[in-house]
Amino acid sequence: MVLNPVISKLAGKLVVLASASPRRLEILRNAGLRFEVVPSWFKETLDKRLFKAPHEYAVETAKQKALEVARRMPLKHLKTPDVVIGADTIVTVDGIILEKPVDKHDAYRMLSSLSGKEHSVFTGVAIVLCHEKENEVDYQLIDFYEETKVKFADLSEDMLWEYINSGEPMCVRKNVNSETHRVRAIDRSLRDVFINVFCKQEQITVLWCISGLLDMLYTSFVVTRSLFLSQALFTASKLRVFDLLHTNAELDVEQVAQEIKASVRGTRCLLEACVSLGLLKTKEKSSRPVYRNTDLATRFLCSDAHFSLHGYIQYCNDVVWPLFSLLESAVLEGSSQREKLQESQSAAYNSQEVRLRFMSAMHCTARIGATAVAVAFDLSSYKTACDLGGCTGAVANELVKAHPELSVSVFDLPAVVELSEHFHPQHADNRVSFQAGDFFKDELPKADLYILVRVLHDLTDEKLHVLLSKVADACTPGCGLLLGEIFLEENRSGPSLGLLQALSMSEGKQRSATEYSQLLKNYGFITAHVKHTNGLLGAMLCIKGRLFLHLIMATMKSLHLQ
Ligand SMILES: C[S@@+](CC[C@H](N)C(=O)[O-])C[C@H]1O[C@@H](n2cnc3c(N)ncnc32)[C@H](O)[C@@H]1O
Repeated sequence: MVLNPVISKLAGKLVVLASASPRRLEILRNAGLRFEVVPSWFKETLDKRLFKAPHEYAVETAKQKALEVARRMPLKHLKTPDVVIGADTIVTVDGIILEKPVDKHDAYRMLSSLSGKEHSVFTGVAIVLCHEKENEVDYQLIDFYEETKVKFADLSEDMLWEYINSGEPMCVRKNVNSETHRVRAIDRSLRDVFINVFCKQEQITVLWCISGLLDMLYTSFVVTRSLFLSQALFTASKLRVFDLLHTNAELDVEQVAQEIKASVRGTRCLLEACVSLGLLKTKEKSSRPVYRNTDLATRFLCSDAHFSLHGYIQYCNDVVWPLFSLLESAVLEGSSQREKLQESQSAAYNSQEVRLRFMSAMHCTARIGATAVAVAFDLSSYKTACDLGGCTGAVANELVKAHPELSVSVFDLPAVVELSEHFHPQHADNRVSFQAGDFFKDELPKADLYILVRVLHDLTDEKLHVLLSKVADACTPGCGLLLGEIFLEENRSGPSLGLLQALSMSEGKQRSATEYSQLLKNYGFITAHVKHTNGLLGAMLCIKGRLFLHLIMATMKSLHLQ
């Protein structure tokens, strides 16, 4: 067996196959490998036109599938795999990738085009090695592909239709079923809905996988319940139920009610709802039920947990939820409702506590979304970077981890920098520093790479102009600009996270990658590379140039680096 020499090295390691394909499963089993199967949720939506050769598309899809599972498992399955294997197979004829047939006629058109001809079947394989240290996971990627040339005999009409009527060519149907099954599995475990709402962009995946009216009705039912779920979660989190049960495991209803200063009846309802959501566990003690946190609550809901979402949940409860309750007025008036809320709560809006809560929300979500931006491109030609509006330094921390030569200065308002030490990790080196200032008024720190993550979408056109003019002035030709934003699809049909977020935005607007590219071009930045990630944020690397020749050379150099 080819794998014999390495099988013993894999003993005790968690090897995961990111595919539900029975054939891949069989191949690995026959090779003597012990593994778990966790099918990837990555949607095969990469733009095929962006790949020079078809196998590059298959390899990239395999990579994204494996990475999606590697990133999801620590959050959802509460365990980090050692090795994740992803694969993707495509069929090409004359260099063109064949899509899955949409119906029988499409299947007939495709299969008859293969009749009597040679075509290629490419399988891209990606192996992700996960290394966990200090609660963070590093990913190392190995990939390759195989090409199999297949020559079809002349296929008779009867043979073609027999095959088509067997349903096998329409593997889309199989996918729909498995997706539907997944949506139902999500409902069975509302814990998963929690993960979907708060941990990643997978809420959108839930919406993506709607197929047909039945699933739509079903999903709206799940989504409606997730509204109730989020309110239960907000309340339990605000009343610090999870912190209380972290320090005092196994309290009964009366004890919890007394500690959180709430009614016994209301507390009982809340605790029982949390048990049903998989956030608390209960057991009988002296014939009374007592409560304790589940692993999920300990990991994500206690305020001092490394992956705590406490700050983000509080922010959603106190700021985002009230904004959404004014949504009807926002739509009727066409303006942000933020000012109205600020008027009624002006004291609270200016308090340090509120600022800290906002920073904590940014910090939690940056930890989830920033890695994809930090690792999107080779930045080895840059030595100094300035993260404009870098808040707690969460993005900067990810950048220095991914790029050992880079030092990052975080530039943010004085009130934010003052509070940033609440979030500083204990760094061995000092490659992340903080500088207070106003990016609309003050001189920007010198750097050869400027970073703008989740900043531009929230600015009016006038403010955008001021900020981008200043960045352009600070950049010498060859300087880079790294952008991290949700990129809308070109026809603005998604992702829904971006479009829903726009409903509560104060001044700016969400854009597609092309729109960002056009905008930055007006300030002398040429887009060198765009990465549509499967996480919260897309990434774009632009190069500043003045002379035409320099622009071309910088762009080519950067393209070559990818
Ligand atoms: C939405 S947050 C994004 C934070 C961070 N880039 C991230 O993605 O986690 C916007 C940041 O821009 C900062 N900011 C807003 N106006 C600013 C200004 N005039 N000068 C400097 N920073 C500013 C805010 O304080 C906040 O930290």
